[in-house]
Amino acid sequence: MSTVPSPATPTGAPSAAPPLTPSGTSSVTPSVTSSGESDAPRVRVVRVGTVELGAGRPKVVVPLTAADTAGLVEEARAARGAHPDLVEWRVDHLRAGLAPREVVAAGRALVAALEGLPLLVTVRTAAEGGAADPDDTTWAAALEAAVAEGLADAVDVEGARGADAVARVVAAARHAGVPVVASRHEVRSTPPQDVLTERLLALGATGADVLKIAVMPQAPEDVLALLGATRAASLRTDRPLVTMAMGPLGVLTRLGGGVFGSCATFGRVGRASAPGQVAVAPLRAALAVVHGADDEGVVAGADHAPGRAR
Ligand SMILES: O=C1C[C@@](O)(C(=O)O)C[C@@H](O)[C@@H]1O
Repeated sequence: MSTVPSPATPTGAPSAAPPLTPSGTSSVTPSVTSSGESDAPRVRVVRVGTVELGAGRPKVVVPLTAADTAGLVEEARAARGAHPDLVEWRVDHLRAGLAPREVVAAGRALVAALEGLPLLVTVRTAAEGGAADPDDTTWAAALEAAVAEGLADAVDVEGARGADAVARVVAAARHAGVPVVASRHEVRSTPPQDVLTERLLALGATGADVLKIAVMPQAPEDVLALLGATRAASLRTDRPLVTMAMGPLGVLTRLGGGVFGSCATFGRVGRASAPGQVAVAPLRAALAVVHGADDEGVVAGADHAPGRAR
């Protein structure tokens, strides 16, 4: 792989990132002004399995929400057929519960069925829109088990969990060399842009490699706040960001969030894991319109679209 791309490097170009450091991160210049000058910190690219977050066009993540092992294996097969970049396992949907033994048993079968597709492991709690309501110890133990067992290529850590539980999972991930995605979900509303920007950046205090925030917009202005916060945060951190507004109003953030600095977008194969997720095929088509097709290396309007190169 080459070293730091020039500001003119198109978002759609594959393999635009420099070599990764042993910790799995590297830097690319994420953003250019219309005059061609960089105006943002260099993004620390994060490797999740074979995928680089923070380099090239936004990556497509397909969530799996089956309640048992057979269903997960079935969903994994369907997901593979849609060729996403990553798969997310929403462990909170597991009917057998979050005991490490159950998580590891289902996770092993899932990983085998994924045949190398990188896996983000998430236990989304009820307070953040998830299907389970574990205490912090149970939540952390489930994630620790998945990481220690080598099932996760990345792990989602909710920044709002207790500090001890968060630290436990982050330490386990560090020990295993697995990147951490710190997340926060505003499931009922959307805070003002400045508040959102600070909340997104505050997730960095967990030590996470990637910072993620989702909001529930009630008006078009909320969608603008989410996109504005994404851009503002991208100018202040070197961490790759993942942001989205949920529900019908937020769909355009899933299609065009990359322009503002979001490095991944969740698309569904079958069941959605959150409101507003678009099916993978039209999502890919939209990303190709916004960022250029994977193999084209062309970015529409690259010369007047700051943030496009993230
Ligand atoms: O954090 C997220 C984002 C998400 O909530 C969405 O809105 O697409 C979907 C969840 O599965 C994932 O964990």
